[in-house]
Amino acid sequence: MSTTGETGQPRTVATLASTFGLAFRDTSDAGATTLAGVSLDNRTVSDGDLFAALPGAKAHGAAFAANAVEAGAVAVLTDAAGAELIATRGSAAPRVPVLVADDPRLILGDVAAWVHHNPAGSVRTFAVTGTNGKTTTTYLLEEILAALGGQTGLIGTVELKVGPDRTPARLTTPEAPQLHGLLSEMVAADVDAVVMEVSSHALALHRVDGVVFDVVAFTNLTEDHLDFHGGVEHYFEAKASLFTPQHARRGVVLVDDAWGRRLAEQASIDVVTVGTGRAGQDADWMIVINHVAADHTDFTITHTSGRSLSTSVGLPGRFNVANAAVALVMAIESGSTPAELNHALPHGLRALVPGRMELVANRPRCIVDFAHNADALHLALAALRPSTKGRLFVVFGATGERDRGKRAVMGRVAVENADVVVITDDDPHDEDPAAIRAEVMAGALRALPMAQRTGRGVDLFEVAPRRTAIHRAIRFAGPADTVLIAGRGHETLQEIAGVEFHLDDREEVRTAMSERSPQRTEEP
Ligand SMILES: CC(=O)N[C@H]1[C@@H](OP(=O)(O)OP(=O)(O)OC[C@H]2O[C@@H](n3ccc(=O)[nH]c3=O)[C@H](O)[C@@H]2O)O[C@H](CO)[C@@H](O)[C@@H]1O[C@H](C)C(=O)N[C@@H](C)C(=O)N[C@H](CCC(=O)O)C(=O)O
Ligand SMILES: Nc1ncnc2c1ncn2[C@@H]1O[C@H](COP(=O)(O)OP(=O)(O)OP(=O)(O)O)[C@@H](O)[C@H]1O
Repeated sequence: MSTTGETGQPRTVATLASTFGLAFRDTSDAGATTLAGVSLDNRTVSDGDLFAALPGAKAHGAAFAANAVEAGAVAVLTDAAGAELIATRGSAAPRVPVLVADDPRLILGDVAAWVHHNPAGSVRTFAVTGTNGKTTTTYLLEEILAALGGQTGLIGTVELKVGPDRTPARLTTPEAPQLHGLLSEMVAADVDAVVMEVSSHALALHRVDGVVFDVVAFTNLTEDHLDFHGGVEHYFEAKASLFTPQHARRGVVLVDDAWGRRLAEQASIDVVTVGTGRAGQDADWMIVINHVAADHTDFTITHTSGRSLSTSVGLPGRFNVANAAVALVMAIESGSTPAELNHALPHGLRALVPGRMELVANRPRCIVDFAHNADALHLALAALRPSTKGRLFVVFGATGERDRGKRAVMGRVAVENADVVVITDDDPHDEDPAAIRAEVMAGALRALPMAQRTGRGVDLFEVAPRRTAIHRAIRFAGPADTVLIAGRGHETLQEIAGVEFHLDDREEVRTAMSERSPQRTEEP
């Protein structure tokens, strides 16, 4: 059903019910009330909102309907079980209309878009999905769109940006009510183009329903979040659902992995492919790296038609050239020419992506990155090796209560790719931090003899807490060394035994650098 485009109708409770064919039990004669917005949680309800009371893993939203009405909700959208729950409250039941749908989540995106007068139709919309690279690619695309002129918006893991205003994000992709509310704010703030990250959770949970993106992109897929999706095929299908007319007009697919190639074949929208030619795979746009410098990489993308664009990216690593190429091709797919892009970006792409290969200090070069699994740790270290004149340090830990299998592998990868390995804590959550470190250390120790046999001396340390590990590594490093602090990126809260502590790796690097004596080096 496409109900989002009817902009002329009043957004009252009664028209909502008739537009979406919802059973409508009006207990208060309030059908004529105009809806101001939609909220999924009583704690975020504003005056005039529709409260969407959905069943959850822990509770049914209908249990909070009375609180939502107290906070200003003028109607409730729920399922049969929710309506039942509300009715059993008798005289304590909220006295507002209760609209009942078979599965409210399936219509929530369209409902939120309708209430907000379909804001996605008034801005250019771009979305990026993939296991890794979403945040980075969205920042690079935002930089491109801003350079081309106009106000931009950004929605993703790190923050929500409406023009110049920024707020920290809670989810990678907000729930549909918040998403359409944000898009509506963006339209009011004269934002021309919005770039967002779309997680596989969001696609499976219909969070981006009601938006048909102008251009969507896929970066890559590695095994992750399989607990939620119940298998890699389901995980892939969730991501692939973005490349259908329900969600997008045009797609850009990085075909460096087999999942990308499969997606390009099965997508039911127009798709252009981007690739480095790895494993002999052709793509519509081929990426060639021309030169790797200490602070940027020069590269060219060439289309099969002969059109090409030569530019550079300031983030280290081949994977960031791929992210930059995807962002550039997304801009081209939305109508810009390579010549316009070259003109708008005379110094290439220089976006700072918070906590993603973020250069925080020099001499020693200190980089904070979000790599929190073995693959990403390997890629990040490999990216830094060519531009490291001295030794390559890595400070990292493994997250508690998540995928224990990856801990020893991360330890091995660190020893195989770094010269000084400092194992510390990440977010232990409710697990014993020392036990997590021991599992990482076991993998590191197993890899040590092989590293030594190949003539590489690797120094291996266990230091906790994390703050101390960062400070010691920086004190021990020489001016020509690189220190990679991996795993937490932009995050500022560390959870230990159920208690959250403020910890920002970038702040610690700056403090450690300010306390560092240039001559002194000591062991971590
Ligand atoms: C697995 C999952 O996605 N869970 C989402 C789900 O939670 P739930 O089913 O447990 O909800 P619940 O606590 O049982 O509550 C039921 C309903 O009552 C409402 N409620 C609940 C309590 C209350 O006091 N008042 C109230 O109104 C809730 O808003 C909810 O609508 O519904 C909630 C409300 O919409 C979401 O906030 C919540 O996301 C949680 C916070 C979450 O962490 N999700 C993660 C896994 C996620 O979505 N991550 C992806 C990125 C993954 C990645 O790539 O790393 C993302 O896009 O962020
Ligand atoms: N194209 C890529 N391929 C592989 N790894 C990448 C790529 N881009 C970034 N990475 C690595 O993955 C980490 C996370 O990158 P980024 O935040 O951009 O991805 P994401 O998809 O948004 O991940 P998340 O949802 O966990 O934030 C980076 O810190 C980097 O180490």
